[in-house]
Amino acid sequence: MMAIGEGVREEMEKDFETMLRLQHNHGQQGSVQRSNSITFRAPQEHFTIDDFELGKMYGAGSYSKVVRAKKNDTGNVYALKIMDKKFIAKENKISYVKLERIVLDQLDHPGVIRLYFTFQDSYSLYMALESCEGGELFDQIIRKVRLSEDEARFYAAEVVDVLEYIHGVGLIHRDIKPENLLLTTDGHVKVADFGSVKPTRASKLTVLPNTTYDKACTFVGTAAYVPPEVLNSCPASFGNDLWALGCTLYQMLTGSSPFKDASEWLIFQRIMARDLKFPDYFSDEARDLIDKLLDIEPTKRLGAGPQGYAALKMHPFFRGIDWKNIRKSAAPKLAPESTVVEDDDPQGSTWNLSHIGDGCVPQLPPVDASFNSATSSSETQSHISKLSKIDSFDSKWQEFLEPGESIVMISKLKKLQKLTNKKVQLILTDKPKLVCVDPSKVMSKGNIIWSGNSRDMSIHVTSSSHFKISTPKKVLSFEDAKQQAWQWKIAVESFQNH
Ligand SMILES: Nc1ncnc2c1ncn2[C@@H]1O[C@H](COP(=O)(O)OP(=O)(O)OP(=O)(O)O)[C@@H](O)[C@H]1O
Repeated sequence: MMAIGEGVREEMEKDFETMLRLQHNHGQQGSVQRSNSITFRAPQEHFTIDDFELGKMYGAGSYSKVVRAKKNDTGNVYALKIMDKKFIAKENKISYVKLERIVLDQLDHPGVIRLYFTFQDSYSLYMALESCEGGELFDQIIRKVRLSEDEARFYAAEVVDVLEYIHGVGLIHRDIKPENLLLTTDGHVKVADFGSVKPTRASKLTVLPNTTYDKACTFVGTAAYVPPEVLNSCPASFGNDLWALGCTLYQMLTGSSPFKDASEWLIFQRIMARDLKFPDYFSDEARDLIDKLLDIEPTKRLGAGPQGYAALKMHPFFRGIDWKNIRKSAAPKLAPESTVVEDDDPQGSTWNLSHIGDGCVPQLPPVDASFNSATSSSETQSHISKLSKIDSFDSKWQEFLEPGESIVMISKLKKLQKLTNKKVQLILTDKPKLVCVDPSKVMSKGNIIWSGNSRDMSIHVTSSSHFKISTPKKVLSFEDAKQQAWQWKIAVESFQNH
C-alpha cells in the first residue's frame, strides 16, 4: 500500500469530490455549459472495502482492477472496479473515469453493464458494476478456436441490438472489440468499457463540462479495430463502431481480427490498404455483411446509411433472428475455462486485498502479433525497425518501459516448466529488451538477459507454437497458442542483427 501524507490525502479527497460533481448537458454547441449538479441513479455510498468479501480478479485495465465482490449484508455480487486515485491523477485518466461513471449511470439497456453504486476511500474510487460471470467474448473465441456462424450470428445480433440503443442516445462507443463484450452466466452480451465514448452533438445525455462533440479527432480505441478514417484523423462517427463490429464478427468466425499483424504499425498499414482476406469457409452472407461493415467510407457502412439499423438488421446474415426477443432467446453454450493447472500461484485466481492502492498495469490479451506470411524477412526487419519510432497505441504496458521505449511485440504465452506451466506476458521492446510479466499478479518477473550475439542468446523454434530462448544461464521454453513462434524468432533476431 502506498504511504500518503494526511495533507495530500485530504487534498486528494477534496479533489475527487469536485471531480465527480457533474453537470447537465443542455445541448450547447462545442462544450456543455455548467449548471446544477445532478442526482445519480447509482448513488455515491459511504461503504468501505471491508463491507465486501473479495473473490477472484476478473481482470485489469490500464487504470483499474476489476474484482468479484460480495456485499456482506445483502449477499449481492458485483464486479468492483477499483481505481487508484493517485495513479489516475498521475496518468491523466480523471476524465475517463468521470465520463464512464456519468454515462453508465444514465444508460438503461440489458446489453449495457449496469452501474449500481460508487464509493471511495483515501486511496481508491470504486464502481460497483453488474457482474458478468461468463467472462469476455474474446475468451470464448480463444477457447473455441473460432465460433460457428450460428454462434457468431447470435453474438453479433446482440451487439447490433445494443449498438442501436447506444447510437440512439447519441453516443459513439469507440472501443467495441471482443474484450469489451462481456457475457452473463447464461451467455448474453453486455457492452463494457465506456471510458472512451464520444457524445454526438444531438446526444441528450448529461455529460461532462467541457466535453467536446464531433469536432474531436482524438486517437482512441484499439489498434486492430480502428477504422481507416480515425487513422486519418477524421471526426468520430457511428461508423467507427460499425467498422469495429465488422472486425469483431470476422474475429468470431476466424479466431483472429481481420487486419492482424505483428505490430500496431503493420496493422495500421493493412487497415489503410483495407487488406482484407476472407477464408473459403465463410458463407456468402457472412462475407457480404463483413464487407459492408468494413466499407472504407464510414457513412456507407451498413447501419450508418439513411435506413439506419433497419438495413443492418435485414441483412441475410441475420435471417432468423427474432430482434424483439433476442435477449430472451437461448445463447450459445459457454466454453468453460480450461481446468489445466497453469500457474503454481498458491492463491490461485483469488485476489489479495493488499493489491489495492498498488499501481496497476493491465492483464490484456496480446496486441495482435502474427506476421503476414507474404511479408519477406527483410521487409519485416525494416518494419520492425520503424516500429521503434511509433508510440505504443495505448499506454497499457508503459509501467514496464523506460521513457521513449516502445513495444515491438507482445503476447500472452505459456512458460513451460518441469512441474507446472505458467502464464506469462512476453514483451519485446525496441531497447531491445525482453521482459516477462506475470499477468495475474501484474508484476515483472524480470528481463531475459539480452545479447546481440546469437551465441549468447538464441531462439529455437520447435513447432509453430513452441519456441525456446537459450541464454548462458538457462533455457526458457514457451508455448504460444496463437502459433507465432516463428514471428517471435524473426522479431528478436531482427534486433540482434541490428
Ligand atoms: N462487469 C464486469 N464483470 C466481469 N468482468 C469485468 C467487468 N468489467 C470488467 N471486467 C473485466 O475486467 C477487465 C478490466 O476491466 P476495465 O474496465 O478495468 O478495463 P478495460 O476495459 O479492460 O481496459 P481499459 O480501461 O484499459 O480500456 C476487463 O477486461 C474484463 O475482463
